[in-house]
This record gives sequence, structure tokens and C-alpha cells, in this order.
Amino acid sequence: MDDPDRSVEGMSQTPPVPSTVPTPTTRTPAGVPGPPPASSHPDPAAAAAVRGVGLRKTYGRGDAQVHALDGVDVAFGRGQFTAIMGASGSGKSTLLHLLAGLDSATAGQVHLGDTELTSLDDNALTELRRKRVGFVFQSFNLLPMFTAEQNILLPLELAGSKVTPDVRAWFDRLVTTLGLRDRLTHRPSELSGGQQQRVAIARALLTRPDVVFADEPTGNLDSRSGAEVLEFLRTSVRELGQTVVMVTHDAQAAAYADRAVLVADGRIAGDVADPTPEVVQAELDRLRTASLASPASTPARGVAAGSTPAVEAR
Ligand SMILES: Nc1ncnc2c1ncn2[C@@H]1O[C@H](COP(=O)(O)OP(=O)(O)OP(=O)(O)O)[C@@H](O)[C@H]1O
Repeated sequence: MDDPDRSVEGMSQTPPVPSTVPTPTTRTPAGVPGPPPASSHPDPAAAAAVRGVGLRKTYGRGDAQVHALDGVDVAFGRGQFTAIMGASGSGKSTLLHLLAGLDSATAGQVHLGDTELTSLDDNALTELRRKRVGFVFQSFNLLPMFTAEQNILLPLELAGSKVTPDVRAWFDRLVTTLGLRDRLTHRPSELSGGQQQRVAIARALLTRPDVVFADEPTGNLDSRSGAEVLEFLRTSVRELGQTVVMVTHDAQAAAYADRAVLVADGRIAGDVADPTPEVVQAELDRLRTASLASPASTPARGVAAGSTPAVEAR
């Protein structure tokens, strides 16, 4: 189990965030309980749980070359829920994967607290992903032969760690918060999609990671289950002090977050504090119009103006 204070100490050594890092411009992000709320910290870099500096990612060569990320500077506040939004192909998943240490950048750095990821060897990176980062995927990624409880405790199993009384108390709190108490002995096939995703969230939170990264966590859920899962992600931020960064296509889903960062053509193209579905949709429409007007940019796909929301508004 990580020391929850470790990353707080580490952040005091973090160099200042570059001046190009965009900050939300509309309203001050809502304060949250738990470890230092991002909005109350005097130094924006010290309030960041994770940040990317000059991130570039290029796939392929020659004519087939794609600049998936084209110089991204972005910081995500500790104890904040941030949505990353943008058209299909804009670079959202690439950004999430680089920030989570799942893929390496062509250029630039990722700082998780005071740890710079590109300086780590494979073993250190694996250890970091296991202990300091949590993942929630669209497809749940639960082990079918394991019960919900076994799936939630899997990170400890993988780390060869024991279930100490502290861990058991945290597990109990997660299970209660996520409403899984009476589902612990069920296997994934005996759970609804929403319940499976809640198990995946509990598993992601078990090690009290610095950041939980969620890639379209409601993509496979009906609107009601999707709304529940978003509510639980928000609760994990508000009540458990977690930092969550979520990729979504959906303006309604983004409205559960404290902040929405918009990506277009591999660059940060907007930043909205306390997003509402209307403001986010207007931003997406603006980007889509700009993209269509610019022959050099990739046409936006997948985020059509007025597209049907996948989840209910909060
Ligand atoms: N492994 C890869 N090889 C080549 N090109 C890739 C690879 N992964 C992503 N790309 C390209 O990089 C660009 C950004 O992709 P990315 O998946 O990050 O976008 P996205 O915004 O997450 O899209 P979506 O919403 O459709 O998932 C796209 O043009 C995509 O085709």
C-alpha cells in the first residue's frame, strides 16, 4: 500500500509548470475535500498530480506519418476530476496513454508527482503503473473466473502484498461507497455492466493511486448505468480525495467533471472549468467548425454537433 502522503511531499520538488500550460478560464474549479485541493495551492505545478510537457507522439513514417500529439503542455490538479474531450482521432487516447505510462512519447516528458516517466526503466515503469496509477477501461477488463472481491483485490495479488487491516478498512470503504457490498461473491458474468464497471473502479482505487485514468468508462453502458458510474467517479474525487482524468466523447459525461480539457488535431484547444453540457457542446461545435474551415487539419469525426448524449445530465 502506498503512503498517501508520499506524492504530496514529492510535489514540493516539482519545477514550475511551463507558462504555456493552459489554465481553466471560465470559473474556479470546485474545491474538494481530502489531500491539498488543487484550487487552494499557490503554485499550479505543485497542485498537479500529473502533467505533460512538450508532448509529441508521431506514428508511422514518410507519407503515412501521423502526428497524434503535436506539442502538448497540460497539468491535472490533484483531487480534481478532469474530462479530456475532442473529436475522434484528435489525440485523446494517445494523451491518456502517455500520461499513464502505457506508451512512450516521441518527445517531451510526463511528470507523475515528482517522478519523470521517460527517465524510468521498464521495471520501474511497471512498478509505477501497478502502484501509483489506476485504470478504468471501456471494456471493464475484469477476470471472468474471479469474484468481484477477488477482482478488486487483484492489484495486491499482483504485487504479492498482504491484505493488512488498513487495506481491509479501505476495501470496505470502497465497497460501501460503490454499493458493491452484496455483489462481492458474484463473478463478472453475474453482474450488470454498471456493476462490473464499479468493480473496475474499486480495483483502480485500491492502491490509492496518484491518478485514476478512465478511457470512455461509460462507453459500454446504458444511460442510467453510465450516469451511476460517473457519479461514483465524482464521489471518489469528492469524498476519497482521488484524482481522476477521463477521456470521453460525451458532453453530458464531461459535465460531471470539475474541468474539461479539449483536444483538437493533437493540441490543447480549450479548457473549461466547471463544465456544463451546453458549454462543452458549444466548445466542441466551435472546434468542429474551425477544423472544417482549416484545410490543413484533420476533419473531426465522431463528435457531431447535437449528437445524442450517452448519459443523463446530472
Ligand atoms: N498505433 C497507431 N498507429 C498509427 N496511428 C495511430 C495509432 N494510434 C493512434 N493513431 C492515430 O493517431 C491519431 C490520434 O489517435 P487517438 O486514438 O489518440 O485519438 P482519439 O481522440 O482518442 O480518437 P477516438 O475518440 O476515436 O478514440 C489518429 O489519427 C489515429 O489514427
